[in-house]
Order: sequence, then C-alpha cells, then structure tokens
Amino acid sequence: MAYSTDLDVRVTDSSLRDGSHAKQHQFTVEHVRSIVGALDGAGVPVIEVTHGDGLGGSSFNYGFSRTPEQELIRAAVETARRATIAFLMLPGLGVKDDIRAAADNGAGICRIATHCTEADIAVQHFGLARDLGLETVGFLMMAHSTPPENLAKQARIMADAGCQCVYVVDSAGALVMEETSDRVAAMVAELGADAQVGFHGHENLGLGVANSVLAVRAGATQIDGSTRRFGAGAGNTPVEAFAAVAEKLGLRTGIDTLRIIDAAEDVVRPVMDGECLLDRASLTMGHAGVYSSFLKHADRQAERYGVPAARILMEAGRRRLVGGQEDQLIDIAIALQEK
Ligand SMILES: C[C@H](O)CC(=O)C(=O)O
Ligand SMILES: [Mn+2]
Repeated sequence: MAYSTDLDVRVTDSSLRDGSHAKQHQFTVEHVRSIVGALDGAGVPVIEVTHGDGLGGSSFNYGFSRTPEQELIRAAVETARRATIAFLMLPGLGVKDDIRAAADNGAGICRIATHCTEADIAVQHFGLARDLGLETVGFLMMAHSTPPENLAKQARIMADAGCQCVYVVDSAGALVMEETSDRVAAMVAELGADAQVGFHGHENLGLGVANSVLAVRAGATQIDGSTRRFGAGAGNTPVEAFAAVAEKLGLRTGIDTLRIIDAAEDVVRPVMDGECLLDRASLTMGHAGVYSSFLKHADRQAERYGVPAARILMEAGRRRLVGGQEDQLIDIAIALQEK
C-alpha cells in the first residue's frame, strides 16, 4: 500500500470538504489554517480540503466557492506538519488538470467519487493519480441504493484502475447497522489484498459512530468523519466521538482524544455557521435515502417557494435523485407549491 502505519484504523477528517456543504462553500484561508492546525496537532492523519462537491465544484449548480480551492489546498499543505492533505474530485465536475494542480500544490491523496453504480467513469482519473505518485481512494456514493454484491463489483472496477482503498459512502446517512457491515464485508471479500476498504458515514439517522465501528469489525481500515460533525445533512461521523469510542475499544487511531475534543469545541465550532442538526429535514434524508448535500439546496427552494424543506426532500427520495440532480429540487418545490 502507499502508506505504512501501525494504526488499526486511519481516520480522514472531512470538515474542510464535506463541511463546505454546511458552510455553503464560504471557507477562507484563515478557516483552513486554523482547522488544519488544530486537527494536525491532535494527530488526525489525513485532512480533506476541497469544495464540497470536489474539484471544479464551484459553479452555479453547486454553489460558488468564496476562495479558490487550490488556494485552500495550498494553505492546508503549508499548515500541516504531520497530516497528509487529501482532495476530492468527481469526474466530469473536476478534470485531469485539476488533479495535476492539486498534486502540484502538495496534496498527497486523490479521492475520486462516482455514483455507486458508475465506477467505470473514474478509470482514467485513478490512472493519472497513480502516475503522479498520489495515493488513491475511491468513493462509491449513495451506497445504500445498491446491494452488497453490486457494490463489490463496482469496487473491483476501481481497484483494477489503481484505487488503493474503496469506500462505502453512505451519502444519505441511510444505512442501518448490518446494511453497513454487509457492504463492507462484500467489498473486503472481493478485494482481498488488492485494496483496502473504507467507510464514510453521515449522521442523518444518528448512526455514524455505530456504523463506523461495524465497518471496522467487517474489515474496513479507513474511516471518514468530520470534527463537530461539520458536514452535509446532520453532518458526518464525529471524529472526536469516534476517537473516544475507538480508544475504549482498543483500536489505535493515533488521535489524541482530549485534544480532538478541544479542537471540536474551540476551533471547529467557531468556523461553523451553526451546528449540523439531527432535525426534521436531515432525519427525512436518512429515512428517505436522500443525498445529504441536498439539504442546503432544499432549504433555499423551500424559502423561495414557501413549501417545507422536508416535503421537498421526501419527494427527492421517492424520485431516487442522485448527486448532480440538484436542479430537480426546484421542479419539486414548484410542483408542491402548485398543489
Ligand atoms: C460530493 C459528495 O458530497 C461526496 C460525499 O461526501 C458523499 O457522497 O457523502
Ligand atoms: Mn459526505
């Protein structure tokens, strides 16, 4: 593998990428420097920094970034003393030159995300990332929406393309307990020594930490979280809670539990516009299987058309919308208003 470690689980903190959704992509270089400094000091080994929708995500459809993401990546790399800086890219939103720029700016890990049934669109990007000497991670998003055996076949496509760790990505926070471990186990059985398996959880049903522990027990060796749950929807698996639980379970994460608890309260929380809440809208997303990053888009359309965000999200779940179909939330809101 691209890194050697004596950790049982390697944690990637996604506050500065998944949290970008919650912050409506308004991160500044100062936000990045303060959060990276605190997480790095607490021993978080990998910190992801990008627009919420990855490289090239800054756009009319997804929301414009306040600061160009390559500047944020550069600031993160300059600040981190021990942590490796990762970035996310969705083929089609980002292009190969974006990967080259992130590598030039010192990022070490390229994370490539596709819908869980479309791994084949990432093949050339994994090849490029490996050629550039980057470590590679694959994200199979909306993993609740396809059964474990299909997910394992998609993971195989990513691993054959050069991906070193394929993630079960619970984008909707919809997976419940064994639904997580069954998917992880199927991927572990398929990939064997060819690639690691990871898990990225969302808190929409309050199961981020529990699902992550089950993922580890099923063979996952990389876990994502966000300190203070700073992520889309109800947020991600809280890193500080996962670190504390892992410590009690005797799993080595390399994270200093007390320092990450302080970082959550003293450094990350002040950057957040508000807490990521387990409220009606986010619970609806977990229940109906809706992509967590739809929350802020639904809130905006709810306000514009005077209809409840939860109703918009429920309909998005019924239509089985996937990432990239954010504009359909407008159609849904108009239809609900007309009713
Ligand atoms: C682009 C998405 O926000 C990636 C992600 O974090 C997820 O699907 O969850
Ligand atoms: Mn996410």
